Amino acid sequence: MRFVLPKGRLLRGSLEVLQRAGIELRPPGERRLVERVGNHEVLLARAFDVPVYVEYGVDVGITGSDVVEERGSDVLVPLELPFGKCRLSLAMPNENRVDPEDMDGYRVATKYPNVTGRFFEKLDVEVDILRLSGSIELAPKVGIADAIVDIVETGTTLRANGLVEVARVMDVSALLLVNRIAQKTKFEEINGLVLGIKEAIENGS
Ligand SMILES: Nc1ncnc2c1ncn2[C@@H]1O[C@H](COP(=O)(O)OP(=O)(O)OP(=O)(O)O)[C@@H](O)[C@H]1O
Ligand SMILES: O=P(O)(O)OC[C@H]1O[C@H](OP(=O)(O)OP(=O)(O)O)[C@H](O)[C@@H]1O
Repeated sequence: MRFVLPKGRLLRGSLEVLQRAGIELRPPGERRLVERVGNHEVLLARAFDVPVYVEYGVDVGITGSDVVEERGSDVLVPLELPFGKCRLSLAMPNENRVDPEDMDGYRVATKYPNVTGRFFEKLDVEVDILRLSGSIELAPKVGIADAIVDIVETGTTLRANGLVEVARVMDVSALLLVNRIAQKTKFEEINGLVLGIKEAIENGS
């Protein structure tokens, strides 16, 4: 099987969960992005690109549910994995805090324009979405946005930048992704993998 794993903070949890299910993978070293391990091949990609690789042919991938929601990829998601837990939240400076329903005309900075757009559409609130790639908390601090939608784990980054959480947009967890065609052509291998991971999670092994 070919696996595409996220190369950042989700890599260690991804390797661990696969190992607990009996699949011993070794990430490529020395700047290489592909490694063959026995019958398997491991590819390393950015978390945001993992769903694209799986949709276009890599058998199995792991990334965050935030990424899958944002990219809207056509992949199967047979399992939620027990790591990468955090949330996507709407936050703003404490002194200008308002309810999301009262944010008409506000500018919201985010790395998640699609998820953010859907969140405000449901509330029937029109906001201007400013797409950034990282350090999102900077935008309200320097006055180029009124609020942000970003990942919150411990809340340290929000607090350090004078922001408060106003609403939870979604809970986030790592997910196992499977290519639709591989699910049919490699049915036994994929099912074995999904069952193996499920058992490992349930047994806490
Ligand atoms: N505290 C956290 N901050 C950010 N992402 C987290 C956190 N905890 C879990 N995650 C998950 O990890 C994913 C991001 O991983 P990582 O930080 O490696 O990617 P990234 O910031 O998109 O990387 P880069 O832009 O450097 O490639 C998120 O999409 C989310 O699913
Ligand atoms: O609630 P906390 O525990 O503080 O974690 C959340 C922060 O961590 C992530 O940033 P990261 O370090 O990945 O940098 P980035 O903002 O440039 O993506 C995320 O984007 C938040 O900024």
